[in-house]
Amino acid sequence: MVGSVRGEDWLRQDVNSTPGVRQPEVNARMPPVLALNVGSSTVKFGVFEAARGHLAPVLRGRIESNGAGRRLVSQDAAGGVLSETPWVAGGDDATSDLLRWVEARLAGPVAAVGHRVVHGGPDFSQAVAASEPVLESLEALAPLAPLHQQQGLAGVRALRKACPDLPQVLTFDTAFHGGHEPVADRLGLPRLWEARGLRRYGFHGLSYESVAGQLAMLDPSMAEGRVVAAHLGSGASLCALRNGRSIDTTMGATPLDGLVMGTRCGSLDPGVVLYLQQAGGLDAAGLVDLLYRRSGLLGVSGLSGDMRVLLESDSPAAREAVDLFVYRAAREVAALAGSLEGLDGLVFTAGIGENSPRIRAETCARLAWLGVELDPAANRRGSGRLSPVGAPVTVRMIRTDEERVIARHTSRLLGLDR
Ligand SMILES: Nc1ncnc2c1ncn2[C@@H]1O[C@H](COP(=O)(O)OP(=O)(O)O)[C@@H](O)[C@H]1O
Ligand SMILES: CC(=O)OP(=O)(O)O
Ligand SMILES: [Mg+2]
Repeated sequence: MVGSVRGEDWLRQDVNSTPGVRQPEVNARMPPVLALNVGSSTVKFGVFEAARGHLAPVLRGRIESNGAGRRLVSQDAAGGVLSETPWVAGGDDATSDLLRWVEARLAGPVAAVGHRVVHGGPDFSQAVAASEPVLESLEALAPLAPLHQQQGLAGVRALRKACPDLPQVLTFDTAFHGGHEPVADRLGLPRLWEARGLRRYGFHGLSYESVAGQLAMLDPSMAEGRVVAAHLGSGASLCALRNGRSIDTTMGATPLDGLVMGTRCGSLDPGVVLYLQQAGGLDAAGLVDLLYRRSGLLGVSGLSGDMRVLLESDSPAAREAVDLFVYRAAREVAALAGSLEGLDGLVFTAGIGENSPRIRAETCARLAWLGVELDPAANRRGSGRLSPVGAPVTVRMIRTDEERVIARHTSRLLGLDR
């Protein structure tokens, strides 16, 4: 389904499978599905058993970098930490190593692997089984997502080589935004470029699908209204939801657009790019490096792209980077309230949105004129409704679960959930 999610759909999965996709044999107790979420700063995974329309998590984890190198942290279904181990796998085989690690933990095989693919381009608006033509067409989109596309697809290729019989499904960050009116996605360029697929797509769609589904369960009347969801992580974006559907978003043709991010600049006057090229002497590779890897919080603070480090620092440049992040987030919430023609709700999610009461408070303070208000104690607790009863805009924090959405699309496409 493109662009919308309903509460009951979130808990119950359709048992319909897709014609033409190889259906693994369905046993009484099916081996679980592994969902892989390759992000710009972490690899997250979730293992889910699918049965009779429900998904039950059995294992979760993430590979992340800290000062001492990379480590794999695994968690049980309830979120309790099971293990923390140094992670030294690298290169193309990293995904095969992770699969072997997961299967050793489970003491058994997985039935299928579902992947997050950041860019689906004009051709992929729903989950699809991995195949050579599909991979080739997605690899051609790599210049539109240089921190993500190739990295995610390399894992699919590595597993196809190591385990040729393992079903693999690709799910797309762009798909949830596929129902926009054309005017929301059109760029002000000659139409030739639109015909070549250059338009706004939007990203973090698996996360917004998770948030919209959870919101429909938690607060159906809020979910039916005009809501801005703020995915504030290493990559950051906002999504305007009306009745659970995406109608606009801050990321565009690439995940460089919109908010200021960990290492990405966000929206930039295109004349600046021309200047960097003409007067700064930067070529395409230099621009990618500057705008995707050395800008944003890292570039402005000169210290780090990690919000936790900046919030703990007393450097004035760190404070200025945080101020810029908040200023731009609040400004863009107001812009999306314009797309929605009003604002009934605001939801914070992802690493910063879920864990930083200070960023939530500073962002909401700039939106008081729109009726956004926080209950300070509820904001500190970070659960349930964060706004006072009766406030014009309901504010919530919802933990995103992209891995569950990936597993849901994967098990549905393969008919594993019957
Ligand atoms: N307690 C916290 N306070 C502020 N920022 C936090 C906190 N915990 C995590 N973060 C930030 O969340 C970001 C990572 O978010 P995440 O959604 O996991 O990103 P990604 O999926 O892109 O790897 C980092 O910038 C990190 O500093
Ligand atoms: C699309 C995107 O920016 O993803 P992430 O936040 O995981 O880097
Ligand atoms: Mg992420």
